[in-house]
Amino acid sequence: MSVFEIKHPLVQHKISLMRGKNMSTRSFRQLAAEVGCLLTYEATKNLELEDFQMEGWDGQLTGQRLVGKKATVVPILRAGIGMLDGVLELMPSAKISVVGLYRDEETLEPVTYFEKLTSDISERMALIIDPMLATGGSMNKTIELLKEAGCNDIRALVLVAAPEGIAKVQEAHPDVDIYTASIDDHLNEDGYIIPGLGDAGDKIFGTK
Ligand SMILES: O=P(O)(O)OC[C@H]1O[C@H](OP(=O)(O)OP(=O)(O)O)[C@H](O)[C@@H]1O
Ligand SMILES: O=c1cc[nH]c(=O)[nH]1
Ligand SMILES: [Mg+2]
Repeated sequence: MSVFEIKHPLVQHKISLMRGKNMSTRSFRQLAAEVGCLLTYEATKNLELEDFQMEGWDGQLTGQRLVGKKATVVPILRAGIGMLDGVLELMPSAKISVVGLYRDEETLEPVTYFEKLTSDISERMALIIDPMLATGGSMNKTIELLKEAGCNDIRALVLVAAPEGIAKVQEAHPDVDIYTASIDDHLNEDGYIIPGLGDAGDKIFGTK
């Protein structure tokens, strides 16, 4: 498995803005979608293409089109919804498979409360989206649910990742690649990523 920390200047500029203390809900939400879009661009870089003959404005030409597996986007509720519009900008036809999880504030263990996956998920590449990879519990649980449903091409897109969470996913699921705008420093005693973004769900939904 590989971890890709996207160093593109636009990504670094936008993720730094998101770290600001006084971000409005509107700006945070917009940036989450924009960085989600840029991570999608990176995570789909190796999709397979085939040549095909087509009629152009000046006659026949050889075009290229995507072949192979189609995609399903998997937002982890709630915060993953904040990246969804940005991902769909690039993949407007993708099916959406929703996983609802929250992290128990005491134990930091994931609690599943919703799961609705596309029926043909075993034939699709899954792009899991969640702004935060902290302890890795929520991501690992989601990957388990997808694998149990037969999915075997899984990529994780997170705005910010903690080294602890990356290690946990790598250990349990070495086949899953992670794309992130930033590998941050560490987790604090409450399981928050430092420097991180704060509580991404609350910032996207304006609930705090
Ligand atoms: O790596 P972990 O330690 O599992 O933590 C990361 C999870 O925590 C946050 O969700 P949260 O539980 O706050 O729920 P929310 O999206 O509904 O706000 C975040 O969006 C991830 O899903
Ligand atoms: O730093 C963190 C960790 C978990 N969930 C968040 O929203 N932020
Ligand atoms: Mg969550």
